[in-house]
Amino acid sequence: MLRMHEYPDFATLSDALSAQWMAIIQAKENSSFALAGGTTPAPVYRQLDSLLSASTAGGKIKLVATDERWVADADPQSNEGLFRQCLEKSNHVSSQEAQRWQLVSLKTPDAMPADAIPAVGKRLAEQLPAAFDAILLGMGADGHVASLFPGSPHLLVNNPDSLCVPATNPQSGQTRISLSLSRLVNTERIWLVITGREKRLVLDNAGADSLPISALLREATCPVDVFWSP
Ligand SMILES: O=C(O)[C@H](O)[C@@H](O)[C@H](O)[C@H](O)COP(=O)(O)O
Repeated sequence: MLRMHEYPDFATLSDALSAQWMAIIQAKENSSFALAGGTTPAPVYRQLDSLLSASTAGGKIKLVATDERWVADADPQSNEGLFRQCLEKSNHVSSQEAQRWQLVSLKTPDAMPADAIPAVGKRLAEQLPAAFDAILLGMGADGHVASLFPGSPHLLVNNPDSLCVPATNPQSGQTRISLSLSRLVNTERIWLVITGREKRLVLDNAGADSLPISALLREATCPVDVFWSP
């Protein structure tokens, strides 16, 4: 079930989504989320950081990237580096055990993500609950979600045994690791955060297409809430 939520601007979108997100965190002892990287969602992460910093409610939060570029943590391209930066205030406590959230990393020292799949798969299975409370996804104008890009149909098969997959950005050749389609749809909620008319058109046509976003909408068994602003 796809529910469209339209906002006049991104600030209003971020207000609505971060409030929904905070309510889930406050209502649960433990919660878990998968977060997209890219340029769109950062203001939502910063707004959640402010809300978390001003509240003691809610227990431990587990976070994982929906996908990660295979770069050093300090690289500006790193999604995990983006999360640490955006969510810094709310996790800035004196002792490790008191930290509000734990980032389950998709990275390893391996030279290539393909070599990391067994270890990261084991880590995801051991450190995350079977289903997320929510995943926050962006979408490329080519219809990719996470690092499931068009042109890789093998990644659009719902294989429950696969938790993470190696991927390559076809435009840049950048190597990546991504949660698999089956891991992404194992969630209570899907929040798709997109802006602009071009991406809206891609989404509106997704049902008749065979894009990664089409596969996600096909395989989703939970509500898909689209947060859109011009
Ligand atoms: O690592 C990433 O880049 C994201 O996980 C990716 O899937 C992103 O959500 C889309 O590419 C949209 O990116 P923008 O929000 O920058 O348009």
